[in-house]
Parts: sequence; structure tokens; C-alpha cells
Amino acid sequence: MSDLPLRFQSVDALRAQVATWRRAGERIVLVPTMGALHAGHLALVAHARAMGQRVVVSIFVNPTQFGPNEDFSRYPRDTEADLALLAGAGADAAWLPSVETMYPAGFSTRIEPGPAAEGLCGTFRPGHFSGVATVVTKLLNQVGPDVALFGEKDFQQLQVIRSVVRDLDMPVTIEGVPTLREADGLALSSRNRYLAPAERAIAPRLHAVLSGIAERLATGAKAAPLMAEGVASLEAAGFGPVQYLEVRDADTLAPVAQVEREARVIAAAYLGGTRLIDNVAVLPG
Ligand SMILES: Nc1ncnc2c1ncn2[C@@H]1O[C@H](COP(=O)(O)OP(=O)(O)OP(=O)(O)O)[C@@H](O)[C@H]1O
Ligand SMILES: CC(C)(CO)[C@@H](O)C(=O)[O-]
Ligand code: BAL
Repeated sequence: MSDLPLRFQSVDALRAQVATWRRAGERIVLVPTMGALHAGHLALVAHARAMGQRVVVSIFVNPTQFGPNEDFSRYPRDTEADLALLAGAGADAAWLPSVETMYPAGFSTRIEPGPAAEGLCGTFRPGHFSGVATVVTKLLNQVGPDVALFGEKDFQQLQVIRSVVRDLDMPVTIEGVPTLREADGLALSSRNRYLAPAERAIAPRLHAVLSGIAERLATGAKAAPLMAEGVASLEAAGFGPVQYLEVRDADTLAPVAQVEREARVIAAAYLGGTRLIDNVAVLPG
């Protein structure tokens, strides 16, 4: 195993290290996470490494993106295990701010993202994308990376962050990384560890249903009946409630009735007490 990454808990110390790398002509890649790391996160780190750069991974369970009845307090946290995984993956530094460092007394600013944050998860998690946009803006300002990587698993989040960075002229390139899946198709996610064995056996149906819809959309089928069928299939498999199952344009996230350019079939559904999200690309023709 490689050395543990350098660990930082103050903005000043982090910035001093980044400045040292910059003086040496090195570029910086940031991988923001909420910890409880799994192979999906490590795929982002590997992608960053392949760019031949310094890799900073932030681990921060951000309270402002959780709703009052969501899982903030029980969200899995295991920093030492995360650092060991990051060492194996070759990350250079871990940015581990406390809640007080991110949101000191008197903190009062919120970023309100535009239309990309409307609908889909934005409907079912009010305030969520404002919390994400605010914390990601802070993380980008703290680290000052050249590139920041985000997973396509959280597709709406990726588009929200792209829109914030574009609208606020932030000097960073945002790159999406394809979703890493288990052999049976389930997207890796920290929340998968909430699934009981019987739920874990059902969970891959989400990807299977979305993939089946994507195949038929690619041959010109209309979206509306496929969406209704997809919800019914998920419910029959044991999911519920299905919060949404929609077809959206891959760039604008506008609803799509029939696919003419790249789109995504995108869904969020509960399986028992666990909320799962996933999405699949549709390429016409
Ligand atoms: N399976 C995956 N493949 C690729 N990227 C992923 C995957 N899972 C998470 N990511 C990305 O890792 C980054 C950090 O995500 P986060 O720490 O919230 O993990 P998560 O597994 O998505 O957790 P959660 O269960 O909270 O959704 C995000 O950019 C997210 O899109
Ligand atoms: C981008 C992020 C780290 C912001 O807290 C979080 O939403 C996540 O892990 O996807
Ligand atoms: N991976 C997205 C973070 C969240 O669900 O809050």
C-alpha cells in the first residue's frame, strides 16, 4: 500500500500545500466526496491519477444538503478506513474540514442554482441542490483545483454544478465520470450498505428497468408509455414509492417525449427505507 495521503483540517494549511504544488508547476484535481468510500469513489481518484496530477479528495458530510427527515445523522462515517482506501488509490491529500470550519458562526450565504436544480431530485429534496451548490462552491474556493471530478451516478448534481461554475465564471473544469456498477448492474453507492440482503437482491432491477427503457427509446419509441411501464415494473419488483422515472435531455435536463439527441433515463425510488437513484444514457439510432 502507498503512504497515507497528507491530511488537512484547516484551510490555511491546505492552501499552503496547494501553493507548493503550484510553484512546482503541478496541476490539481479535486474529487469531492462525503466519505464512506467505495470503488465508485476510487474510480474517480483513478481517473484523476490518470491525468498525472496532484489529487485532493475532500471528505465532508454536508449538513446543508440533507432535509430534516433525511439520513444526515446516520450517514456512514469512517475516516480512517477512507484514508487507507485513498492511500491504496494514490490520492495525495485528504481535505477533512469540520462542520465548524465550513459553517462558522455567522455563516449566511446560499447559492441558489437555476433550472437544472428543478424537478427530479429537486422536487423531492427541497433545498438539496442549494446545499450542494453552496458546499461545492466553498470546496472549489478552498482548494482552487484546475479540474474537479463528479460521478454521473448523481447526474442532476453534475449538471447543477456545471451550471453554477459556468454562471459564476469559476476558473475550474468540471468533468463527469461514468457510473461504476456491481457485476449485477447496481450502481455503487454509500447508501447501498443500508440495504438488507433481500433488498440487495432486488436493487439491480432499477438499472435493468432503466436500461430496458433506454434500449427502446433508442429505436424511436415514445417516452410516456415506457415511463409508466417502468414505474409499474419497479413497483412489482418491490420498490416504492418510485419518486420519479423520467426521460431528460442529457445537456439541459429538459423533459424529452421522443429521443432525438443524447438523453438520460433517470429515476429515484425507495427500496424499503433506502432511497436509490440511477440513470442510463440513451443514444438515438
Ligand atoms: N458508482 C459510482 N460511480 C461513479 N461515481 C460515483 C459512484 N458513486 C458515487 N460517485 C460519485 O462520487 C462522488 C461522491 O459521492 P458520495 O460521497 O455522495 O457517494 P455516493 O455513493 O454517491 O453516496 P450516496 O449514497 O450519498 O449517494 C460524487 O461525485 C458521486 O457522483
Ligand atoms: C458533491 C458532494 C461531495 C457535495 O457535498 C456530494 O453531494 C456528493 O458526495 O455527491
Ligand atoms: N451523492 C449525492 C449526495 C446526497 O445524496 O446527498
